[in-house]
Amino acid sequence: MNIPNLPPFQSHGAIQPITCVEMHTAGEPTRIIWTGFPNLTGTLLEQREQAKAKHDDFRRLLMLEPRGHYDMYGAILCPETELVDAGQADIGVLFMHNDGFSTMCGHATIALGRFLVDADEAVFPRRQQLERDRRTGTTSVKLHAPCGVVEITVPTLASGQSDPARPVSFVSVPSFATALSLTVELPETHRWPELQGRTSVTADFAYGGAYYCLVGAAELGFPHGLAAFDLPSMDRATRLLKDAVISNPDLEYVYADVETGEPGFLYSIMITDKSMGLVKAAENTATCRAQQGVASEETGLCFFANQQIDRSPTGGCVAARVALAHAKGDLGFAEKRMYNSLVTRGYKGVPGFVGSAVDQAGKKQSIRVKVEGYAYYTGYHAFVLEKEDGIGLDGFSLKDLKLQ
Ligand SMILES: O=C(O)[C@H]1NCC[C@@H]1O
Repeated sequence: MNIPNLPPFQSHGAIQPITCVEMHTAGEPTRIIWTGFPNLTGTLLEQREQAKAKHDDFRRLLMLEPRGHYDMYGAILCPETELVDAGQADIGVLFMHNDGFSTMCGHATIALGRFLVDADEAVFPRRQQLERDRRTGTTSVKLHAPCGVVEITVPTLASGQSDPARPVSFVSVPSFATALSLTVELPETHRWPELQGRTSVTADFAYGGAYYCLVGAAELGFPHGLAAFDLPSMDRATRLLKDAVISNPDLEYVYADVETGEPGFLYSIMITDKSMGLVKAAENTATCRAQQGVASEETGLCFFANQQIDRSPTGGCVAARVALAHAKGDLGFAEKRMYNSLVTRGYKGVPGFVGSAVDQAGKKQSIRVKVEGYAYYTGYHAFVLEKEDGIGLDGFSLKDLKLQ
């Protein structure tokens, strides 16, 4: 892929132009940093620590306003990591959002699959070594994410470029449920009006590269489900529920760090709704074509990081939801389920993600999950910072501004 000539302006301030390729996956943006992010060194997790400790201003500049927005998402390429050196991965990546750096991101993985197949060696040094299967017309990319290696399969044209007409798929890191139908007690300070006096909710917890709490819309107090979504009220309910979970030491086990067993990080609350059903085949939309071979459907609304809303069906959470359904005996191996977001239900030309259990993954009754979805390019950016700009090397969220 050739990035077009940069526009004729210069960065007179603290940064060189930062060039980015912009994509969306089911409506969720991925801002892929092409050049201009400070150099990171060491293992992938060391690079993530450096990014957090020394360059968080770059994350804020690229994710928040005025160059981004509250719900922006980004990916930083890390060409050298310990697993790339060991031949176990082709390239590394760090994911970033409105609140920091995450461990896994399915929608960005789908976008990166296409981007990495299309990129040149200057940005992806091992690009020429990717394995191409001429029979299936696909190219494989092993992506080293903070949660582990994710195997991506990218449909490829005879020219070698990615094929936007067929879905990208990835196989998750081992995914598993940590609690089924758990009663979460809500202290008085953590209740919301739609509960109508209830003092607890029942939720499931599962891991798909990051930890998710899964709770039905009706269980949260929204009996008409996601068809009647109410973002401010659902934001309040999920914020309070997340806080009730993470402030209860008895619940630390449901999101314990996968490596150390120490208290980990609960990334998101996913509101689920199983009542909406598949799109009718007679519509012949992209969504119903993607549904072929799919037996069931769920819709979800994901609040993650600092109450950021995912426009996509949340690929990492699809892995967690398939592992959960498998643990409940509700989804067998190779059975396909369609996972929709509000956007994929709203735009029937934008299919949801299809999830299926691939095989057993060893420890903790975990399984590997295949997630399929479509991503598209939306454009390029070259960001600059003028030295006169009072916001400087930073970014802001209007709703988090504090006035003195
Ligand atoms: O698809 C995913 O897994 C991601 N989308 C935004 C939040 C999650 O990281």
